[in-house]
Amino acid sequence: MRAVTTSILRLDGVTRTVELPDGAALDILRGVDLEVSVGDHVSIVGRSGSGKTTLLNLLGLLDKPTSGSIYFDGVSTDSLSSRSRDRTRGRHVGFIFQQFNLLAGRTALENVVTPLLYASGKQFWRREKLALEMLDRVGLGHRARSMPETLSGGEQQRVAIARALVRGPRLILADEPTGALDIETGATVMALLDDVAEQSGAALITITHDINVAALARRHYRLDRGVLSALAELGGAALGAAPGIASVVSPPAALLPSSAPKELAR
Ligand SMILES: Nc1ncnc2c1ncn2[C@@H]1O[C@H](COP(=O)(O)OP(=O)(O)OP(=O)(O)O)[C@@H](O)[C@H]1O
Repeated sequence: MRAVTTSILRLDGVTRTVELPDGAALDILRGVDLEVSVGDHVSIVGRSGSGKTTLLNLLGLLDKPTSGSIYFDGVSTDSLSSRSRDRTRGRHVGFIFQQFNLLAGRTALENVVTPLLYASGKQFWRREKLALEMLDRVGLGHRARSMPETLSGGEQQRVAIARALVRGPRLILADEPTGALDIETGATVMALLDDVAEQSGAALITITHDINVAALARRHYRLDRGVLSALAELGGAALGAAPGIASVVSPPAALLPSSAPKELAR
């Protein structure tokens, strides 16, 4: 029987090691511990090459750790078949990427419907209604019949958010979600994502090199050469003021989620 828990994802001592062509071992992730629960919003900041993509692939059950364990909804994924992992991912994990990855030549509505084509029962039969409701929630109900190429970058990312959330995932993984947007649009899109994820009771993990984006999360982590550590506060110094990581610039206070720590709004 499944344990009663609010924990959605837990990583215990996770490592990821690859063998290089010369036979040497490269430790990309080392002893990663992380737990995210219902309604959590966690940021992971790291410079280029720190292991962010490798970690994202593990969080999204796309890869398996070399050692350590990953629990999803309190259940170990270590011995799941690749089919079960695919099913868990398809049903419970939503992805949002920098480049939106919308299907060209399909309307916004058709894009949001796509994940529901793999659903069953009510979710499948009511797919168009559910997709329209989701587009409404991101403020784009009136653009349901629009093609992605006729939408602005911010609107395209809102369609991608609707698509990621339409099946009601337990976990949302956002990989540089504002990387292709200007600062103001990025902040608006992040605030929306945070809001919609929280209303859905999903956990949100935002992986980014941008402190402004990370500032919208409620808990913060830094990934440095494969080691993940919790940050007591978010700032350039805490991040080692790495190249490509801006020193602290807080997002506009109006865009912070109501539950964001006050000091981030300064
Ligand atoms: N299969 C692999 N074989 C060899 N080296 C690898 C492999 N996968 C990742 N690496 C190396 O591990 C390190 C971390 O890679 P990863 O792609 O996770 O970094 P990242 O933080 O996502 O970087 P970026 O922000 O530049 O995309 C890099 O130095 C990369 O070259």
